[in-house]
Amino acid sequence: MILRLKDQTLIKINSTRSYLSSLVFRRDSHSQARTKPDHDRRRRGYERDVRIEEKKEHDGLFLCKSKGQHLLTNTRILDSIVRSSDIRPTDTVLEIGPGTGNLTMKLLEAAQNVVAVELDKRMVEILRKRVSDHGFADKLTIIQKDVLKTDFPHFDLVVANIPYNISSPLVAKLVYGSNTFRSATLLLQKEFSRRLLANPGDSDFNRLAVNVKLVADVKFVMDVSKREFVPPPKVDSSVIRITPKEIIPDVNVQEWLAFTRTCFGKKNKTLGSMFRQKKKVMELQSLSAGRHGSNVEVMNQTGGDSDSDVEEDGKDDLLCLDTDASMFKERVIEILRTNGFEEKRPSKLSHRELLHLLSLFNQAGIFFHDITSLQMDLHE
Ligand SMILES: C[S@@+](CC[C@H](N)C(=O)[O-])C[C@H]1O[C@@H](n2cnc3c(N)ncnc32)[C@H](O)[C@@H]1O
Repeated sequence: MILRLKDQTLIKINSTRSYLSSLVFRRDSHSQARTKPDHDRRRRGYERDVRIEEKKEHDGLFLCKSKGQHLLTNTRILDSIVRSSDIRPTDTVLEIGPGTGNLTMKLLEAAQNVVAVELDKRMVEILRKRVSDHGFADKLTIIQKDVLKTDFPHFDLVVANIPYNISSPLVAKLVYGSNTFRSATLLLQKEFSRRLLANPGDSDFNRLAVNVKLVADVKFVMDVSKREFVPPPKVDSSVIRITPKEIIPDVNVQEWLAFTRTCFGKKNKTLGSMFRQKKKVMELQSLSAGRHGSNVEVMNQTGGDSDSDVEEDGKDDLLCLDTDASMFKERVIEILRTNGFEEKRPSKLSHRELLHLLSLFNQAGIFFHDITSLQMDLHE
């Protein structure tokens, strides 16, 4: 099982100029200003200042919660993010969701080029003007599209304060996508970051972490308080750094993702109880039968030995004979039992153990991925 080689990573640092953007905050796209009772003095002062700025500069710009428009305005934190990203002067940086350009301006100073993908036309207009006013227009390419529906051009690094509502599909697109890059430094919801950072045995080790960490290393960079954003979101944030692994296991990605969806489907259940669920058994039986005729080895009735029971013409394959769901279930459980997995919890297993279990199932003709589905999710 192995190998795909990826680029080496290295270092750079750059000092950046401070730029504090003033912005309008509206709770949604209607003209209602934020009115939620709030006794936090600091926050009230913040919002008042923002409203004053609104009249001066950006009248009519509403920040939409549904688009995750929480803008990071603290220059010190923006500088730290850029420093921790290790941008080289020759790099092309991909920024997702540049908004009004607070981070973009700093990236433009540090990198050779920035490619920014932004959905909101109003943001694009503000960004374009700001960048051109500072003489950086020729270094920036703006793609005005939904990032999840965009094919990326070449880039070396990702640095972004992303909309949190697309964190999971976006991380999937980056780590399982076709672009090769050195690292992605992302500002994410704190809870989501913690789940990405979890390791086998940790209470919050989960499907998201197991899938991402199959192909990438994840490192904590820093926490960022919700107070640093305009408007402040309800949750705190963290910056993490995702570095694609140079060597990754040679496993069918869709099969792996479907397998982990089954294993991590219910928190804290043992594999034995996960695979005893009637619905799961029926589903697996049907998926595995769908592979009948493909070049798979099948197991004998007592399980495990993939070499022994395939007749030479392939017709007596047990996937065909074993139409009874309870017999199929016994075969699945037998694999778990004879290999010591039945009483184990998936959240305690290493990648090596999970990959081994998947290969035991596949060798036995038991498959998880619906080959008619194009879905690629990491943690639902
Ligand atoms: C959290 S804000 C970050 C803004 C800016 N980078 C900052 O730090 O101040 C997220 C930005 O992503 C944009 N956005 C939301 N959904 C998007 C999508 N699907 N594709 C591209 N951009 C999106 C929003 O319009 C918003 O400008």
